[in-house]
Amino acid sequence: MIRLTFSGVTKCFDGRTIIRNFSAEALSGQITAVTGINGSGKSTLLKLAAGLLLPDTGSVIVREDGSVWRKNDRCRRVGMVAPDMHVYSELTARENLDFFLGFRYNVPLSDRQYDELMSRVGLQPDAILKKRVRNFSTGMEKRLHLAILLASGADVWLLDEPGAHLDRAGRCLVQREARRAAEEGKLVLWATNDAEEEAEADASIALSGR
Ligand SMILES: Nc1ncnc2c1ncn2[C@@H]1O[C@H](COP(=O)(O)OP(=O)(O)OP(=O)(O)O)[C@@H](O)[C@H]1O
Repeated sequence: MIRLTFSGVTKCFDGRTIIRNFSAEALSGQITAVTGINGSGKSTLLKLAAGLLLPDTGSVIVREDGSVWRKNDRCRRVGMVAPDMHVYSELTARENLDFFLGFRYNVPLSDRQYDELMSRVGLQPDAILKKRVRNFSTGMEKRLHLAILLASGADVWLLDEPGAHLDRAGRCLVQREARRAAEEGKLVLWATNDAEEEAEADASIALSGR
């Protein structure tokens, strides 16, 4: 069991308090929605969970069967899809995958793994083989972000509005993959403003936005 715990977390930017004395928990095997109005700090909370931001006070801790994850566990085992995630536009999808996954595994995907992965996220492997990402639509790029997360094998998924810019089929795909990840025992934290996505979650964390 993986348990992500925010205890008394406060986060300020430029003297402005975005998150104040906030405590909450998310568990593996579940999709936990992070909700709140625009600017309430949903993306900030996910970055705190990833260790990309540090709280000003309080703590953000991941425990697995009682043991606390160290920094390198967080780097290795946390994956994120976020609007400010960038892939390299001069590279193809496969070159991006090899680049990002190289940090984790140092082994490129086989042709079969690549084809399966692209099909799984709804990208035609042959059609995009030589295409640089700068020629992808925004939705195609979002699907590539999801592919990188899937291939990373991360045990904690931080999804920051992953359905944005995706068509209906794409949003269903994200929901399906998030559910599958939760069923496989991963911890899924999902920031959303969408009522349908919220309803798909097993639990929710609400930010008050002050
Ligand atoms: N690195 C930063 N430096 C300064 N201010 C920041 C930074 N990151 C976030 N903020 C501010 O913190 C507040 C919360 O932003 P955040 O993106 O976490 O909210 P959100 O709930 O995800 O918003 P939305 O629903 O619009 O995506 C905003 O006012 C934003 O401008």
